[in-house]
Amino acid sequence: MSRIFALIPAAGMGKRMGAGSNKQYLLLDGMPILARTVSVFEAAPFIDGIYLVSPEQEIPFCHSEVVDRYGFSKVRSIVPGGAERQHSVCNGLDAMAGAAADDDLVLIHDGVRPFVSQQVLKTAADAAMQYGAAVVAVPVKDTVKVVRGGVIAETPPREELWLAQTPQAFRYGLIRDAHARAKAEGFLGTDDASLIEHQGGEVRIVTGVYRNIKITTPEDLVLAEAFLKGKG
Ligand SMILES: Nc1ccn([C@@H]2O[C@H](COP(=O)(O)OP(=O)(O)OP(=O)(O)O)[C@@H](O)[C@H]2O)c(=O)n1
Ligand SMILES: C[C@](O)(CO)[C@H](O)COP(=O)(O)O
Repeated sequence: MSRIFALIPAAGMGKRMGAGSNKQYLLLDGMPILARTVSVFEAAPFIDGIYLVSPEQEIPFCHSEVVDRYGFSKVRSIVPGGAERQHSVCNGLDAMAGAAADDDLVLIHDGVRPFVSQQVLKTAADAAMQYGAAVVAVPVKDTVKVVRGGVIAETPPREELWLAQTPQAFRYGLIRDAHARAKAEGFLGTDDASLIEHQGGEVRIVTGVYRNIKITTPEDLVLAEAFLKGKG
């Protein structure tokens, strides 16, 4: 029976948020964004363990203000991050090596997507169990233009365009090897699925929800507060 782990990269600097402190610790209705995200995985009965990735100097803070403060018993380790998201995820996968078998699943999820639901976690895990690699995504709502030199070069057919979110779920051995190969070849992607695509592998899309936003810029905080009020 495969076990299911969560790997949550939270080692970014939040430059686009411009908050002067790391955005993963900004409070949403009194609770840090990262703690909200971890709480969804902690509550999922099928998640066996959680690995967090944090800037090295913030690991003690992450321990006290997230893991201990909210009593997250499934967190197994807080791993130091790297310069890019891909490096942070790679460090997390390396740290799991002693615990995860090749056939186990890992759900990789941005620490700053706190509105992911139990249903979405389950859908992603089920798809990865069946196909080996699955990404949660939503269809684009707008018309997308490819622009070169300030001029529209192309208008791709909208029905082919999806916005990749997280979780992105994989067999542990598959994504570990894809990260190792990307590192060896100097390939840098903005998500984990692109590393499988880069080596010619197939990744399934599962339909997510628009509400699963990545908190990136100040407008996203307004949206996040509105989601929380709506819930209340
Ligand atoms: N070196 C990095 C960069 C990003 N992340 C994490 O990857 C997720 C998605 O990244 P993003 O929203 O781009 O966060 P930042 O890199 O912090 O944002 P920015 O690019 O604005 O600095 C976040 O949970 C972030 O903490 C990470 O673990 N390590
Ligand atoms: C993984 C991701 O959240 C999928 O949308 C995204 O690619 C992260 O990108 P960023 O460059 O770290 O914002």
